[in-house]
Amino acid sequence: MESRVKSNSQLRRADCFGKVDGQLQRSPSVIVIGGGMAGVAAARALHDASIQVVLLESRERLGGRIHTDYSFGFPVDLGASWLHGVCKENPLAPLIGRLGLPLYRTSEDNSVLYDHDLESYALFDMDGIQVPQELVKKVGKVFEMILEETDKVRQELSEDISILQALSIVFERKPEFRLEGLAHKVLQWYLCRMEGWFAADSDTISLKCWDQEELLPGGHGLMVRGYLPVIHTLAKGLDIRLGHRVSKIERRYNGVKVTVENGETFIADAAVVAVPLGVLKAKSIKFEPKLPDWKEAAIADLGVGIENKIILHFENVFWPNVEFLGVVAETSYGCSYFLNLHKAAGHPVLVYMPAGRLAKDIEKMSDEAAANFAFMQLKKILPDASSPIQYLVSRWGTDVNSLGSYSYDAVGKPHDLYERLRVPVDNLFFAGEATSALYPGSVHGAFSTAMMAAEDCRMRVLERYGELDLFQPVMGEEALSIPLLISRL
Ligand SMILES: Cc1cc2nc3c(=O)[nH]c(=O)nc-3n(C[C@H](O)[C@H](O)[C@H](O)COP(=O)(O)OP(=O)(O)OC[C@H]3O[C@@H](n4cnc5c(N)ncnc54)[C@H](O)[C@@H]3O)c2cc1C
Repeated sequence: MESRVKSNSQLRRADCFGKVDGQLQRSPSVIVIGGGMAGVAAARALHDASIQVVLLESRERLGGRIHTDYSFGFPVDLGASWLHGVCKENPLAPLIGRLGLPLYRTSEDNSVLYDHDLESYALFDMDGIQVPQELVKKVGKVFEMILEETDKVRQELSEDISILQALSIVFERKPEFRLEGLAHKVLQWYLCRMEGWFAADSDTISLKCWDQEELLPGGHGLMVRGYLPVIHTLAKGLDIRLGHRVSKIERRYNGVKVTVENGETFIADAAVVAVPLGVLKAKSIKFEPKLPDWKEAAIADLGVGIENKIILHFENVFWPNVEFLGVVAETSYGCSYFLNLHKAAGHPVLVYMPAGRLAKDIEKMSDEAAANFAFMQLKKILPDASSPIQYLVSRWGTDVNSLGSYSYDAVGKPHDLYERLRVPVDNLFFAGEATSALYPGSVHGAFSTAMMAAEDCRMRVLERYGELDLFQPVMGEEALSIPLLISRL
């Protein structure tokens, strides 16, 4: 990475910029807090608009919930790995296109919940017998009809209820949708996939709001070479301070003062807060004066779920040549699925992806026990499976730098919480996946909020300097026509 990264030891206390102890310097300045997609993209945009920017990141690495690991000798993503919406409307498409990063499309449009491309996955019962594709297809259609019925329930009710409660109402009204035996288990697997999408269990997801996000067309493309190159490109040449955990943000009419855990302080005209919702919920950053009640309520009320990845690296490929291997069970908690990286990227790797309570429970285990748990799931469906030679385990729920995987609409809470999280407070601007009303829980959502925060912030600080006319808009248009590289159409 070529970004200008400084270590703690290179810095003096109060290595400030913008204004030091009330003394004005000439150029407008912004502190960006958090070095995930939102923070890095906001810092890039502000830097390109000739604003002095310093980015403070608590970890010793950039990327946040983008975490590409290279220890197997090839890239694997422990956090985000799909571009959701492989289309030119995706705000990340120009950058990914320009970098020539290949994508492998695992599924087509509208494939989040039920109509997966059946050619590309295989479901198995616990006894290792493959579920006939006809049955998977049939149950998929039933699941689709059930979801349509839950929509009717939603329209009848004034109060919000959970997806799980809505399902029980549908089953009472339409007993023909209650499935038995293997078909019931397949239905639970569809529910498990839905819960994975939200990183939460169906008894906590809002019936009113669950489908309010905008799904871009073009299906879902795996970043074959990992997501990190995108972060590194955006970070090039920025003033980034790794290992700088922010503990306090003070705002005054004429600027902000940000304090890092070791006592070091930074002062600027404004700040972009791009830390995860889980970190804001934990109140590990003190705001002075405190954030307004409406902002605190939004932080408290928006849901944050957990999804993890247990990445198993094998000597050889011994599994079927499909994109997903699924395990069906009596409950969605007991179901699971593996992404086959061999099909997408040519590596002998399976990625186990637990979500919700299951992910939380697995986080209580050691890495070894978690990897073993995932392998045991695999053994149930492929009894001759050989042991992995290496593994990686993510812990997004308990990692103090994330405290959750991504946001979702919790029961009884309005969808406008994302927007309330985004709205600036004086000279504090907010960015990150949880501030995206359109694309919550996604990398492109985090990126698009960064563009908004950077532009709002730029306007604000330049207003103070009376220099608005001198600067160009933050976003350039020229790269928009570059096509995405897709290896499976
Ligand atoms: C397992 C998993 C799978 C996912 N899969 C996909 C996918 O396939 N496609 C997709 O689009 N999205 C996916 N997501 C969601 C996506 O990763 C996130 O929405 C996105 O990366 C969030 O970016 P962000 O900048 O908002 O937050 P983050 O990436 O979390 O960045 C916030 C940064 O703030 C830093 N920070 C925290 N506290 C402090 C502090 N006190 N001081 C300074 N810095 C601090 C953190 O270290 C972090 O670097 C997935 C997420 C997970 C966990």
